[in-house]
Amino acid sequence: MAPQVKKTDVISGAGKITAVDRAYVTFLAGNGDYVKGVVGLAKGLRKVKSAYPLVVAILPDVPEDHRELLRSQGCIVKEIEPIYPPANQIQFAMAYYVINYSKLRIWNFLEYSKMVYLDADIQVYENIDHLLDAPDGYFYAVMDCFCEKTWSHSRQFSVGYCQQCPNKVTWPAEMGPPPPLYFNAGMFVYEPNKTTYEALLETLQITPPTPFAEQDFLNMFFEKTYQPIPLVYNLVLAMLWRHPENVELDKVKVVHYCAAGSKPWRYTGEEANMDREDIKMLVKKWWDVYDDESLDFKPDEAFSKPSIMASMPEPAVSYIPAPSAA
Ligand SMILES: O=c1ccn([C@@H]2O[C@H](COP(=O)(O)OP(=O)(O)O)[C@@H](O)[C@H]2O)c(=O)[nH]1
Ligand SMILES: OC[C@H]1O[C@H](O[C@@H]2[C@@H](O)[C@H](O)[C@@H](O)[C@H](O)[C@@H]2O)[C@H](O)[C@@H](O)[C@H]1O
Ligand SMILES: [Mn+2]
Repeated sequence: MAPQVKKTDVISGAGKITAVDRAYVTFLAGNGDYVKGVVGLAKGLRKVKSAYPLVVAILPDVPEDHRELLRSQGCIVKEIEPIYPPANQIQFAMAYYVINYSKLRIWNFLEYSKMVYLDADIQVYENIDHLLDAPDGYFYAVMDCFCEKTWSHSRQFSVGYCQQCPNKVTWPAEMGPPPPLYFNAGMFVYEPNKTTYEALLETLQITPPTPFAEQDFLNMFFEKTYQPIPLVYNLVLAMLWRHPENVELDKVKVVHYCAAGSKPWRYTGEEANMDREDIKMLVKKWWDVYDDESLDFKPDEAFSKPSIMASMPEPAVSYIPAPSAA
């Protein structure tokens, strides 16, 4: 019997042991144009020389040609089964949000110890691999903003309160304690785990759906372990006009094209705020990566050492000799 090979460890650029069981992960549903977002993300992560692969959790309705396109860009394509919330009459903030509950399947990617989830409408412009070195046991994500009309259903919106400027309109005492810190679920650092996965699915089935679908659900589920991380890791575009005082655009590492009309592959510039110079610059920045053929995946490079490994000693591979067949 061949000797069993232990999972190889690599020495990260920081000289630390970096398990290879880490990756970025995104989610793709349907046969529409979000696939362009995933291709852009794959190329963006290559441009910033990330040491980790991009896994794409796809629903069964993603067509084979899109799957092939993603494989040709070096993505690891994993089909997942949809997850539906309990029967409901809820009015989701966007009707299609109902498909986003399927994101929860990524907690069952047990071949990975730690992952960074990124929406397909996100682009990474600076290396964020260090987020995978964050201490285990927490859910890391960036705080959201409650000021867009997508929040018009909420108590926050009704009183003009936003966690991004808690002193501007203080939370009315008669409404009890202010809501707990709330994250945008377009980007987060998490640990796949069977027990957590099963608890998520069990809890979901007894939790009435709410307008922001899985984002609300994840905020409720991880309330006690949520650790806010700086906005540079997930610039929700509305922050540019809602809380410009909180944004230093030249320091932003990750841009989330979630504002209405800001998806680069659908951009017309006609929706509210879409004619802003900073929006036009960010949309062009996205297209510059997407159109850059030098960033296309080259299979022969797949077996060369990624940049941070090039200058490192051979990975320590220890063999566990199999018991003698004799
Ligand atoms: O038709 C769709 C809608 C959504 N998504 C995925 O679900 C994520 C969340 O949806 P979206 O980003 O549109 O929500 P937003 O952040 O804009 O509220 C997307 O980024 C995609 O990864 C998808 O693949 N196909
Ligand atoms: O299914 C619910 C979605 O809710 C979130 O999007 C919203 C939220 O951020 C609002 O605060 C904004 O006002 C809005 O523009 C934005 O689209 C996540 O980005 C997305 O991944 C997904 O979880
Ligand atoms: Mn998004």
